[in-house]
Amino acid sequence: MSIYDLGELLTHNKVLVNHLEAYADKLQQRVDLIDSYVEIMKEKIARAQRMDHDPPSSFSFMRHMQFDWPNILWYLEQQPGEAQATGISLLHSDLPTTKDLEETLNGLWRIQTIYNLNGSDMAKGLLMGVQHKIADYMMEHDHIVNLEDHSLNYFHLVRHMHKDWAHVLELMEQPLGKSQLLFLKESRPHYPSAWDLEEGSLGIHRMQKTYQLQPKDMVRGLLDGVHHGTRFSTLECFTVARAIYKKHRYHDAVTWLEETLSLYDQASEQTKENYQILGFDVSQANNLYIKGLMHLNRYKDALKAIDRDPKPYLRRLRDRVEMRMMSTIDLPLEKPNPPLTGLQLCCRGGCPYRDMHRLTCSYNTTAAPFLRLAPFKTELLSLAPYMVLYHDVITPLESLTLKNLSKPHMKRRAMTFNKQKLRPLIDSGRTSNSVWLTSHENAVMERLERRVGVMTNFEMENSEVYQLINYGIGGHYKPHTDHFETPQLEHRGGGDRIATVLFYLSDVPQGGATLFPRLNISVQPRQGDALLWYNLNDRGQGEIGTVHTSCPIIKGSKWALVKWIDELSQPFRRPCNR
Ligand SMILES: O=C(O)CCC(=O)C(=O)O
Ligand SMILES: [Fe+2]
Repeated sequence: MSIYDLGELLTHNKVLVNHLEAYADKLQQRVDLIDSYVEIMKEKIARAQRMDHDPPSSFSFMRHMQFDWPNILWYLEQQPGEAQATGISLLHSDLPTTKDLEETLNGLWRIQTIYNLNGSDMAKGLLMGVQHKIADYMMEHDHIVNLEDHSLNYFHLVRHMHKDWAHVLELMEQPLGKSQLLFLKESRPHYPSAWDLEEGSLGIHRMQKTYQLQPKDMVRGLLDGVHHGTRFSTLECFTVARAIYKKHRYHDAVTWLEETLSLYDQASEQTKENYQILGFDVSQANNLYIKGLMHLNRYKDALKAIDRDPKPYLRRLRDRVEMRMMSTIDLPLEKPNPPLTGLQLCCRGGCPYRDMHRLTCSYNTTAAPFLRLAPFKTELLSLAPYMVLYHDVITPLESLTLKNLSKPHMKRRAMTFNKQKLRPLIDSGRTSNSVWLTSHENAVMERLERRVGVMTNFEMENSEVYQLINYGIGGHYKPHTDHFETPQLEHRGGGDRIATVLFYLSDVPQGGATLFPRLNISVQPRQGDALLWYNLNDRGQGEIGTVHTSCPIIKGSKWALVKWIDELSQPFRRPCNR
């Protein structure tokens, strides 16, 4: 480029300014989007705080942190105006060089000496309009366009295009929000994982099946007759649908997909735009819906769904559907409608409870001297197997202390003993997270250990450690007994588990009962209560009547502390008749 041609410099400069304007526009768009996104988040947080652990909110957060954040992060990492910055740096090699600058400076110096001009007037002229801020620079542009063809103006432009543009470019190349991005990236590992999300989705499905709920009610926040006032969004519905589909439960997946598509249709344009940023394309839902319909032999419905979506890859599915239609009779598969299991009935509160469900209530004042001051409130639930419910045996503060101390150490998934592999393994039948605690862990545990000794009259010496458990969304524990079977016992020093004490560290407002289906006994967790039952009869044999389960949670988070008491330390406390 000729630095002696003012017109050429001006044209070049104009191109640069166009890039800068586009850059400023992109920044503004990004700011607007982030603003609207922050509003949505604030609303979500406020809603969740009002709702206190209702399942749609918990699930919504889990899904949001697992799925949306990577998209948001990706989006934030895209530097706005990256293309424009590249454009400027490409042009940059063509702009006036330091040598050009020196040359015009020498020219000016020659003019000054030849015409004997005043140095300070010239300096003023030279500095005119030299500003680094982008906004000022753009305002100045109009002025530059009208420059007259004289030496000061040549110099003005040469200096400006050589020096200032380099700074502007540097400014544009600075990664935006670097430290915030770093923070987001570092926090990622602590967000819910894909696995957590799948667990949550299947928990929602379990809740649906156990309590016989309809997705159309669930998405409105109506759960087993209780209105929770929160809703599922399109994205949340889709996440649940996809997890169910992966488990080949096509009937249920299709129902959730119908809800997904209907919610999407009702969403505003702004929401749909946000969904795009969050990586959701409604065709993904349509695609899965069509495939789900095909699994159910609902070919006509599949064709209708294909016709609604213009995406070419969905159109291509049409051939497959038509082929199948010709080779199979279009007889939609009926939804299998299995009768409710006893467990489903019981978890729903429809269990035919024994009339004498609560046998007696009493104050135990004698087991230890201090009980005269603070007797145990004891409710006898069953004589054989022996089972009692103690009320208010662990204080809210003790519960809170244990929960807070354990939270950082909770392991994903408590395990169960696998009979084939002969070792403890993760099991979809037990979805709680857990941590082992010893009685020496802290002052609360030491106190509890003494309390359990007094409550049960068992010897606590050498007895098993405690397990603190927490069930999440739809969390459950399948029916099981706590006593062991022979292969397990061979690995155990303390013998079988003679009794179990289950402390409830939190209330569970809906769902989550501990249920003994063979005894028709169901206990709703209430902070402060503890359930004690004997797993072995007085001949030391396992009592099959103690089969128990933890029903899926509907609302709340269930925290409990389990103590299994070993048999071999108890010969003087509970001699067995074997
Ligand atoms: O959480 C419950 O209600 C039961 C827990 C249980 O059965 C166990 O941990 O063995
Ligand atoms: Fe158990």
